[in-house]
Amino acid sequence: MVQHLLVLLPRGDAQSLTVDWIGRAMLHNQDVYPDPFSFRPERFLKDGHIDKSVKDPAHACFGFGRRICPGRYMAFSAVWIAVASLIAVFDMKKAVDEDGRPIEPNHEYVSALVCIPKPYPCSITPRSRDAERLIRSNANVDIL
Ligand code: HEM
Repeated sequence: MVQHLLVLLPRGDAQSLTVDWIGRAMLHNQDVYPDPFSFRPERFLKDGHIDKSVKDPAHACFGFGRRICPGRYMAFSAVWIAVASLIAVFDMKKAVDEDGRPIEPNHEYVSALVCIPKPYPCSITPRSRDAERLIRSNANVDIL
């Protein structure tokens, strides 16, 4: 189906936009990813390991064929390094209300060129004094 659409389309921006749209539709196919609009990273896990029976989103998120994103390896590495660095030094938890009960994130998104979560309360603190020293030595930020 996708291949047939691509053959019919002229090359250029229109095709590139359509390819992005097809990729988005594929990544929200509820037969492949049930409840596709919910943030459920555990959908990719089974018994604590990657579940290989769940299709890897990389099959569609970078486009296809000769116009496939040439920055995909850099993108993967950059996201990996960013997430690993944050997890290494910060403890990230749900915020708590005045009674100490965890506040569930609302899982609402701003729909724009890139889909990002709407602001929600959370607790992000350095994991240790050493982690705090490392963070302060690398960034000019105030940690409350
Ligand atoms: C998570 C990050 C990224 C995503 C999801 C992404 C996704 C995409 C998609 C869907 C396309 C269209 C492919 C097509 O038309 O079939 C594309 C094209 C492109 N991307 Fe990325 N990309 C990302 C990061 C990057 C980075 C880091 C670079 C460069 C350092 C980059 C450079 C390009 C270029 C130059 C094209 C045009 C390729 C062409 O038309 O021949 N992208 N990207």
